[in-house]
Amino acid sequence: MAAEGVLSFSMASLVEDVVRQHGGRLSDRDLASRKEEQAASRRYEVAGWLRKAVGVVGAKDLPAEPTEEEFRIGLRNGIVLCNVLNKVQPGAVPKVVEAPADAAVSPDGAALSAYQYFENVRNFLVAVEEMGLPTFEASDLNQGGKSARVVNCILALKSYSDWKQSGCNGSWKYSGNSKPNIAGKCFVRKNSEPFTGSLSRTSSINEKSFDGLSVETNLSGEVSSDPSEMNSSRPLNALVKAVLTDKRPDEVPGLVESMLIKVMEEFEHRLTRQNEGRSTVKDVVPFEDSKSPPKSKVVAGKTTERVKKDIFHSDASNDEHRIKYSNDEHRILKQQVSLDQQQKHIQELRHTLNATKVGMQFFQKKYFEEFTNLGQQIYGLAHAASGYHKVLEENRKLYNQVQDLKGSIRVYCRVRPFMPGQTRISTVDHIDDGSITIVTPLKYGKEVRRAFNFNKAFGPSATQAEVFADTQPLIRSVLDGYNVCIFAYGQTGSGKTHTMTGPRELTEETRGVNFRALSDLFFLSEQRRDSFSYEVSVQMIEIYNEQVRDLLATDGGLNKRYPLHDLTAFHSFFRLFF
Ligand SMILES: Nc1ncnc2c1ncn2[C@@H]1O[C@H](COP(=O)(O)OP(=O)(O)OP(=O)(O)O)[C@@H](O)[C@H]1O
Repeated sequence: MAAEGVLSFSMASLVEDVVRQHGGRLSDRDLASRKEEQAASRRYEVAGWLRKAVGVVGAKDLPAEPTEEEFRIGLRNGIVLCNVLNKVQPGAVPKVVEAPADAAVSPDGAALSAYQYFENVRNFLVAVEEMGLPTFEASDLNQGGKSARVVNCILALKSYSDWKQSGCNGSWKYSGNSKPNIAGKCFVRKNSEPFTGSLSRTSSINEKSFDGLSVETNLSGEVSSDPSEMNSSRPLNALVKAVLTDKRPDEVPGLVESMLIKVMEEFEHRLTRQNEGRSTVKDVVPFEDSKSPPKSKVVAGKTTERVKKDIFHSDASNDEHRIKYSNDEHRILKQQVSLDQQQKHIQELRHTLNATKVGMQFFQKKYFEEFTNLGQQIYGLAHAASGYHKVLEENRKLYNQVQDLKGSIRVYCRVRPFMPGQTRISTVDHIDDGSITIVTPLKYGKEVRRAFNFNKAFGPSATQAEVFADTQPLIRSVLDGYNVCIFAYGQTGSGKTHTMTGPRELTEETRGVNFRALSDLFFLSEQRRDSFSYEVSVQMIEIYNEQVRDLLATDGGLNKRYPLHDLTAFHSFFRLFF
């Protein structure tokens, strides 16, 4: 859009107008041919010197007597110029861009070559300017450019070289037909300058150096030197006319092309600056809009490519400019990569967080359900436990009622076997389950049989376990809170001790009632330990010949005697256990 505004005037009509105005001057052809001869002579001198300086191979594209076109083509890549300058002033151009094989013969015009080799030419011109030599415009090496200024510059360089080779005698002063040097003018264009300013300054250089193209000079009153007027298309129009006013028709196309090249250069320059501004804004956007990193990346990528392209092609760029953009680009890419990684990590963390939340909700729900179930089960268990205690109590009552029904006092009879050496004459006639029949000795020649009933009668072959089986239910009654007394009664040697305790050599099978009863007592109390707590104590005494002795006394009171009136309930041959 900017280009359309700047180039809104009709270049064709302008050229025609200028040609028409200056038609009258075309008659002075002799003067023109003389000028051309002089220019050719100077050009040949320059070509010869350059060929000698860089060698025939180095200057292969520069004939010894070149035409103006050949001269321009031979030098437009700046390689010969830089190499010659480096020979005269070593290190003046640190880096010379070498030409690709096909670049020097590019047939499509100078504009493309100017871009390709602009760096060489620019560096050459900067160095020459720093040396105080007359310079020329880069566009002078393009088609339609002013080769005369190039010739002038190189002749000045030649003069300088000669002065150095002569040992630097005296102060060097170039006295060719050059115009005064443009000292004080900085060739490198400042990027901040507006287009019209740039064009104005360029014209000023032309005016002071060569052909009077200045807009600062009052040319027939059509061109204003007022900078403010240069901003409109009308003064621009006038400027173009002024530039072309005193030019020969055959020079006009070249000049117009040269001007167009400048316009294009400025246009490129402005585009570069605009893109630079855009890239700065777009590069900032991704950091602010964290929700759309992929889109920002593409935008940044495009911008980067464009900046690259602009930097490469911009005629106003220099090394500093390029390094700055390169660094910026590198920094932006690094930040973009870092941002992408952070975005990715944030997405992963969000995903993990959501998954964890869902998991937590699931576990909370599960926990609540299980907690409710557990509560219900505990309630059921508590209810069952309460029922169990009721049932247990009921069972206890029923159990002991059964024991009562069996008889609160039970009497058992046990007949011991014969001892070794005893006469085997028994008075026991018959033993039934609950009775025993005794045959008394003959009295008056007549046998007497008498039967006795018991809860149970045990014969000589009855084992200890069989005898204890009928007593065992009473042990449980003890733990249910009932008082129980088991004792053995009989004459000496009838087997009381054997029944209640067991023989001298005790085994599992021969243990008597009291061992078995105590064993059951501890077993049942252990079974009920969760519901009841029991205390068990044992006392063992002997009553013999009206004497009561504590059989478990350990303090020497083995023969401790108890008052007899406390033991009236016991007979001397009873063994008391509970
Ligand atoms: N059922 C039995 N089987 C085998 N041997 C027995 C049996 N009963 C008793 N005896 C034996 O008979 C003997 C006398 O028994 P025991 O000492 O138990 O009688 P006791 O009634 O305790 O006598 P005391 O009143 O004099 O103490 C012992 O040698 C004992 O081993």
